[in-house]
Amino acid sequence: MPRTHDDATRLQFVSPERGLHASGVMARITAPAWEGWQPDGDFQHAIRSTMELAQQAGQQAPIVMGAIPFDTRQPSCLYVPRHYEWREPTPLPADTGDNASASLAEASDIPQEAAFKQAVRQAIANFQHSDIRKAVLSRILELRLSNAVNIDQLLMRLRRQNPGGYQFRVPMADGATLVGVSPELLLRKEGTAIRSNPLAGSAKRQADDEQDRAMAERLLASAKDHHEHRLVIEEIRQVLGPCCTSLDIPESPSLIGTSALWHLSSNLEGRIADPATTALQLACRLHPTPAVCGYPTESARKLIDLVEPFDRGLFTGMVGWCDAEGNGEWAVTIRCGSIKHDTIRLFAGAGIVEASQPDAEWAEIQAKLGTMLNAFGLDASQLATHSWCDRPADEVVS
Ligand SMILES: C=C(O[C@H]1C=CC=C(C(=O)O)[C@@H]1O)C(=O)O
Repeated sequence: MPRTHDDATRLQFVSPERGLHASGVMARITAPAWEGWQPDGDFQHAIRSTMELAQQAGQQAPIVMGAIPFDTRQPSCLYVPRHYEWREPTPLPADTGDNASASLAEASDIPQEAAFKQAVRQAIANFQHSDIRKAVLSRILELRLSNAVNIDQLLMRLRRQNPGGYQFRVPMADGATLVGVSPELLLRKEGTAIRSNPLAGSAKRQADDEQDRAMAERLLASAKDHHEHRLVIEEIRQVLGPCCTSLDIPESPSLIGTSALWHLSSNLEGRIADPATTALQLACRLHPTPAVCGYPTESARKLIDLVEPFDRGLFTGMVGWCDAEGNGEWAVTIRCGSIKHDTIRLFAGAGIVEASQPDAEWAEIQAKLGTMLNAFGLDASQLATHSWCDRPADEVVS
């Protein structure tokens, strides 16, 4: 791949097995991924025709990579890059601590702590009057730094925090860059083999080894977290089951750890019945899973619209790549942020079920924000924030 210094057209998606590094834009695809699993729908038509154009222009094996928003009625942020290459994972260089500390000028929460907790209570109250069993509520932390961000260094520090995760970098339509390291695989397809690794149910890592082990054991024994996790798995079973000749789902979840959190994790593997179905079609069929939206999906989505005072945009959408053969890998767009000049928007959410405690859910999203904050050399407890906008959340969704 030719070297380029044009950060605005650099894309990256690095999984534990291999890294896809791209630069230059041959084509952009903004068609919304609404009903993106339909082979004859507008979205798949846009993907196919752009790939064909790239082939006619001389690319032998074009790929599509980028991000799709949480709300698939919004424009996609996908690219057919001009150049790309696959790289084997390289050992991480030692952390010299260079430029690890960002200098913070301003921080704002959307919503603030009290409003978030009120939204959690409101969601739980909604559960009594509706069919909703789970809703994922989230928060944006907006930071202004007094020094510029080096995205390459940031990505390196993110990888250090979760070498088993999916690291990504995608240029956004507004000139910002989406950067993060997701621990959650929505869907991978290679030939007819598929894999999905949904996560739901979380606990903060502890500095002390014994306390950390106790925390992990508590998570593995938590009925509330198992319920939260089961809602995700059952939905995925319903969606993928009919598309597969085989689908192996573990009877119970296991633990997966990042440097900031423990999660309940299920590794699903299967064989797809129709080999022509692409990774992107399957990912669109799954999205949004109850790990980022809720259960049932449509009612949870309405509740989120009501109580979340911001537009998620690309957060909790999907990020990854797909080739012309239909192979591909899509991660859930979490543990991430958007970076534009000195302004950074970080995102974190938590699954709310009837047994959720507002204080614990706030602590959980603080811990989730820790992944990005640590990469900037910032500490959540040091941030004095103020609210930009709070909206009352007192209606009932049915
Ligand atoms: C929505 C997020 O996490 C999801 C993924 C893993 C565990 C989750 C949880 O325990 O609530 C969330 O469903 C986030 O990190 O912003």
